[in-house]
Amino acid sequence: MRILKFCVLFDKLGVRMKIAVIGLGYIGLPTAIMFAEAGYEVIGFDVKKDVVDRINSGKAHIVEPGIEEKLNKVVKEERLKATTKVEKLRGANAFIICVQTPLEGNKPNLIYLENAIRSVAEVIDRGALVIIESTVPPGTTIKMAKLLESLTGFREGVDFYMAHAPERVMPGRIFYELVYNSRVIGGVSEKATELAVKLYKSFVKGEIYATDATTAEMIKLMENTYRDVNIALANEFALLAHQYGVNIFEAIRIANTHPRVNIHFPGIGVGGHCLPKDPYLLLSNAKKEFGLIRLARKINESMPKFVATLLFEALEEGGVEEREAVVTVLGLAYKGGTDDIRNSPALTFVKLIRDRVLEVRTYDPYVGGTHKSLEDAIVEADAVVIATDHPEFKELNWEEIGRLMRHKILIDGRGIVSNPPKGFIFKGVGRGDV
Ligand SMILES: NC(=O)C1=CN([C@@H]2O[C@H](COP(=O)(O)OP(=O)(O)OC[C@H]3O[C@@H](n4cnc5c(N)ncnc54)[C@H](O)[C@@H]3O)[C@@H](O)[C@H]2O)C=CC1
Ligand SMILES: CC(=O)N[C@@H]1[C@@H](OP(=O)(O)OP(=O)(O)OC[C@H]2O[C@@H](n3ccc(=O)[nH]c3=O)[C@H](O)[C@@H]2O)O[C@H](C(=O)O)[C@@H](O)[C@@H]1O
Repeated sequence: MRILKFCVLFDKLGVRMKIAVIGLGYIGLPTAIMFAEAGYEVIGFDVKKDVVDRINSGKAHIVEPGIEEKLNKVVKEERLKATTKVEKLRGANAFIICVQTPLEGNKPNLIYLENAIRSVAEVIDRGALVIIESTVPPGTTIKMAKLLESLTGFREGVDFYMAHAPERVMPGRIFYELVYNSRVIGGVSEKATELAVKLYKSFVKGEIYATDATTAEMIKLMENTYRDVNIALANEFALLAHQYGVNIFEAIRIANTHPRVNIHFPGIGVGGHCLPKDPYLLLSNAKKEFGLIRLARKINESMPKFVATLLFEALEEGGVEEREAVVTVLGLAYKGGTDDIRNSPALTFVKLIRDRVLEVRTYDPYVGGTHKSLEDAIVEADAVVIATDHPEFKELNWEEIGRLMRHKILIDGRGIVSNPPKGFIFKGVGRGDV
């Protein structure tokens, strides 16, 4: 009878459980901190030396409220250490994999995940639990279990246990949601499910729903695909609002008072590491073409172009020659309150206009490499385009800003200017009423 080396916090010999977190990015680092705060000995592993060095000096390389002091504390108390050396993971009771799973074209690139599994294979002991938190196409966890079996000669459900525990956290609220979100957890074997549920129960206060690995993968992708399709519907409503002369934000606000209606909001596009990718992960092994999911992606991917059309219409109305226009883009991040620019529609928008105007300036208080101040980015500009709903852009004094500008054109790509400022040519996504 194998003694399961696995229980919560301490093993049978009363030795503190060791958790290895592989991939210390937006998900892995907060997850490593959470396990350390829950009392485990945590070793974080990343291939980027600069990331590891920063973490070991108690400095976070990502923007997330509360992360600095939390990280500093667990590093100082030696409950979390980061490394680039796989060997340091040896002896871990559980491996939590949080590496990126990007698309190449519209196909999943799982090389980072496969490399992570190969690292685990080098150091895994019998009885250990392997959790894939990364978002993956249905069937991937089973495939990774087979890969680990082939690399080690072990068998899943006997010598090691593998489960999928997808993340549902919202950047900006990660530490709260890691604890209070309900979660789905699915094992390749039933024993894996049981062990993974026990591990997460040591710090998750939300409901934990147990299922099998492939169902858990599907659930995660369905959640984000639902959101992407819903946003595409809102974007289509916005395009209709321009034809009917309606303020779509007012219309959606009131439509959502219906007890069973939850229309999302239109904008310059859908960015981030997940929504632009997850619908394609869901379809990646699909045998049949799925029209609705792909069409929703196309609608969302077309929104930066629509905002560019609004800009050029406004320049024409203002008598500004495109080639002489100075345009200031406010926001590069994919959404408000974060520094993450992955798949940001703001970047797509900048690419669409930069060869047609004289100069494109960018200002984003969260993202480096942009103008150092709002004023500096706006002085003598002809048009301002809001591309990210950062809280800092919600209370701007447009009268003052207008005084710095050469022409007063404002394009709202994120529906954050409810009353068009006096003296401006104003256009916004979904603002068919102006
Ligand atoms: N960022 C988010 O808010 C959420 C992300 N997810 C999913 O979580 C996964 C991770 O996403 P992020 O944390 O945003 O990615 P990220 O790119 O911020 O972090 C991934 C980290 O893994 C490291 N890495 C890559 N290959 C490695 C290897 N073989 N060994 C060790 N380290 C390796 C990279 O250097 C990087 O630091 C993705 O599958 C994503 O879809 C799910 C929910 C929320
Ligand atoms: C179902 C769901 O809410 N998934 C969340 C989502 O978070 P994510 O960081 O991608 O942010 P998001 O709020 O969905 O926004 C994605 C993009 O969509 C845009 N967006 C969002 C909501 C909306 O009504 N209209 C809109 O245009 C945002 O501006 C952004 O560019 O994806 C995360 C993920 O999987 O990474 C997931 O953990 C989060 O819970």
